[in-house]
Amino acid sequence: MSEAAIRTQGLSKTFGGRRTLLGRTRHEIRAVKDVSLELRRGETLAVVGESGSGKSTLARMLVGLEEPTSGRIRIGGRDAMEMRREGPRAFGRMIQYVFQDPVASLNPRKSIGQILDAPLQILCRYDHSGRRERIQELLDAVQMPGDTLSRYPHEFSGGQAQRIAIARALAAEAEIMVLDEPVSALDVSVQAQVLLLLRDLKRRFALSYLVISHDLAVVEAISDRVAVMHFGDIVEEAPAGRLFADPQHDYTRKLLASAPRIRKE
Ligand SMILES: Nc1ncnc2c1ncn2[C@@H]1O[C@H](COP(=O)(O)OP(=O)(O)OP(=O)(O)O)[C@@H](O)[C@H]1O
Repeated sequence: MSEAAIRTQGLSKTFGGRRTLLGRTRHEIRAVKDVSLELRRGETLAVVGESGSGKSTLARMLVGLEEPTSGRIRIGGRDAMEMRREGPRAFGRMIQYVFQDPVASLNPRKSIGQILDAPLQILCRYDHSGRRERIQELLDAVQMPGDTLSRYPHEFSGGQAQRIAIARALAAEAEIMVLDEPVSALDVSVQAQVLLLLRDLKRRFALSYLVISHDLAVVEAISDRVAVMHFGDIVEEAPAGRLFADPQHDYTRKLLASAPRIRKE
């Protein structure tokens, strides 16, 4: 398909600004302002910016967890709202979300086998034994041992839990993943392993990633292109190499000057 994986046009989100029941007007926050961006097929686009710049709100709108105030989202060439109206199955097969806090994103009362089985049941493609087999393949893909399926989320470290959350996202067979600070809750040594895994999975399954991060070292390690967000605006967008070597916007320069670096493989 030649269509972009994701394309937004004039996407905005404003919080507050309306009268409460007591007649007070809440302060208006324009979290995302008129953002038009494109995630190309097969690429990793990072959206980077400081805390409060609107990154998560943008990501949450892309995956349908937040309603845009205005603007449009197209996913794989189709209108996202329209797809969501068709139900979670069609939408979940196009785009998946990986949360920042891996342990909190997994239901503590369900075994890993049950957690991974849910998206497979939604797919309606496998019978019971087919799903068991697929769960083993998914665990294998994220380099987790087979006995993981009978265990519970609290039994795993943050890095292992994030691998399981990534396996759950893979289970839906979507080609697009939105990853919101996928390694920021992890130790630095574990961060590198999860980033390598994400890179490997992207190649193996021809995925497209939109990665939200405040961490430029992470962004430099995995992204093909970078969009810099500042107070809800995308102030600069460039291939990663160019952005790090020759930042154009004052805010980007400021961000780069304040960040430690790790090098791309
Ligand atoms: N549900 C909400 N209600 C009101 N304001 C919100 C809501 N969600 C986000 N905001 C505000 O929108 C702005 C952007 O927040 P957002 O979480 O998108 O930024 P961010 O760049 O992801 O920051 P962080 O990395 O700290 O999550 C902030 O001022 C935030 O307080």
